[in-house]
Amino acid sequence: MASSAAASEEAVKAAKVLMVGAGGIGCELLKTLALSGFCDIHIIDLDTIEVSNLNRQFLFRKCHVGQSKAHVARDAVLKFRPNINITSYHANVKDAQFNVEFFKQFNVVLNGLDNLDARRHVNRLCLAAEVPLVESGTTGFLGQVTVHVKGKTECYECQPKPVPKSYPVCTITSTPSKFVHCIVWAKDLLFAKLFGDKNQDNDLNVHSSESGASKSNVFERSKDEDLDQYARRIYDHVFGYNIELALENEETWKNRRRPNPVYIRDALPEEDSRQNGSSHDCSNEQEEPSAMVSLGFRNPQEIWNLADNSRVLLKALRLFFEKREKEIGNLIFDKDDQLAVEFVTAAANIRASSFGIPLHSLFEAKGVAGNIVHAVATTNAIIAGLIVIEAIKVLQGDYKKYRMTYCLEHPSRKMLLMPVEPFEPNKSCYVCSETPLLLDVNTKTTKLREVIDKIIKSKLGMNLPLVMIGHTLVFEDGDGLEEDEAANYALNLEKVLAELPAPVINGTKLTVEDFQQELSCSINIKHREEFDEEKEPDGMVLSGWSAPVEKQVTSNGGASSSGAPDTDGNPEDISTKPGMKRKLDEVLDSKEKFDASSTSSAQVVDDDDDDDMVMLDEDPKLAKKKRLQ
Ligand SMILES: Nc1ncnc2c1ncn2[C@@H]1O[C@H](COP(=O)(O)OP(=O)(O)OP(=O)(O)O)[C@@H](O)[C@H]1O
Ligand SMILES: [Zn+2]
Repeated sequence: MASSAAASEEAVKAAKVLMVGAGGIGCELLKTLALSGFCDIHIIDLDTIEVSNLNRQFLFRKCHVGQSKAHVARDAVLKFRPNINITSYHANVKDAQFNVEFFKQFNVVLNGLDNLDARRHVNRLCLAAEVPLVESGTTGFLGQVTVHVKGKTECYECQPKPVPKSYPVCTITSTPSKFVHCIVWAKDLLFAKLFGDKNQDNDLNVHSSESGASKSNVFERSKDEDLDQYARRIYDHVFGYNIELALENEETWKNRRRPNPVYIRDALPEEDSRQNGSSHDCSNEQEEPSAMVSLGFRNPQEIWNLADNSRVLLKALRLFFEKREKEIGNLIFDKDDQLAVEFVTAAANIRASSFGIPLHSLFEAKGVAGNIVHAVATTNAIIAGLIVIEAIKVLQGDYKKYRMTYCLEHPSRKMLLMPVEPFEPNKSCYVCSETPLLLDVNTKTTKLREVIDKIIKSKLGMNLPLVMIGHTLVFEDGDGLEEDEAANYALNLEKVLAELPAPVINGTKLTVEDFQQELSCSINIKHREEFDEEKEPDGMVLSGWSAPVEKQVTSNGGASSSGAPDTDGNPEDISTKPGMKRKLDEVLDSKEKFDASSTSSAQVVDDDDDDDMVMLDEDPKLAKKKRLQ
């Protein structure tokens, strides 16, 4: 034991580690690394500190708001460990400076990221640089730590990843039955229509109103219209008139509860809604405009009634035009934009009330709209501890003891932390094995640009792709291209596949590469003329890759294509992970295996007699820590 402890201490002291992300997990991790004896830590984070980070990212204080997370985290830890080396980079991990050579200098890379895109990028660089990766994520009480070592375990991309759930358009536009449907409508349709890009396609059920306004300009404010008139017209149009129209279609409501049209005169019968719009009370120009504050609503956890939601909606709309007019036309819903959250909460609640759906507080609505599962600081701390445990095993080359560990919300078989043996690499993973992909596409009508955007960048996650057909280079991205080369590639982008300098037809093999990620893969082309518009909206189908699995509540599909939910991480849902269920069941069902796997995991950190697994007793009064034997 003593020698193993010494060996682990040596490995820790000698290690050079890279941490990516200095947010919820990252702050905990940096502190735990420093306190565990790590002396050479590099840390990358692109972001600056926000007030909303302070409740759990404890290396940061109010005075740090606006400063670089990476630099402030470094300085905070150096205060209590002044003799170690911490190098901080306020930068995007996808920047060219963090190339394969950069990654090669580290013994292990530790991720504390919050998005799929960056995680995939780091996975690829770790594979190319042959550096082990310890990956992590948390969502509320759930969390996970996984280990990825080239050739020994699966890579981060061997298994499908969860992406936000999407909803059928008609549920959102016509027949909502849950609050989330109203939120999606308010955020992705109404908010986008009023304040976003006017040219975007938007399925908001827009019917011309009595005024005879044409379909496209119902939402435009006419020159002679004052703000109050405008706000009330929009209100009556979307919550009153459009619902009346929808009710005319008897078929829709045969087996459904009929919605009630809501007009402003009914929602606010007592007052003249014109006065309601006055915003003299929001006089402090320094402060972020807030409809809630202007109206004297203080508690975000309170559920407003229909009248109050109507007041908030009118006020928020007015404040956008009065205080933020320049942004109108370019706004995209952001969960950290207070006024946007107020508008969306109120609009969703008015719609919910019309459809007989229970109303929600701003706090709850913000959670649904931003796909937020509120972060739990202790989960981040547990996960950071587990990352360090796995990092130490990795440094000691102890790969038989590596564990994927899942932090559960409720103890399962008395266990809150569930260790699972890692999987072997997935032989058909296009990232870590050389398995070719297959693309069904109409080569006579599909342009190279579409294949690059929809498949190579969006699905395969390449940053700066290069496309070759046989030995002919047809496209390359990035700086440093000669002018004529760039012009040539730009021309190719607009050509259909069959008309490229090296024609792409049935049976052609494309080679696509990303030099920065050192990733290369082959795509075999299969020509197909017909595609199902509903099921195959891209007009092409890629097979041989792990398509993401829909998970969690959010937007109406296409809208948030970035991938993972925006939380401290995206723990995989272990119940939807093919193969994982089997492994977990094995762990759960076989006592021997259960004990063996836990014990082996315990040995590594057992040196100083600390418990490494927490078990809960059935009787909470007797709850105490127990070591697994
Ligand atoms: N491409 C990237 N390069 C570098 N750092 C990144 C990249 N993508 C995300 N990060 C960082 O990863 C961290 C993730 O932390 P966390 O999930 O706690 O998010 P947050 O932005 O701090 O909090 P929240 O999203 O809940 O407000 C963030 O600090 C973020 O800046
Ligand atoms: Zn893989």
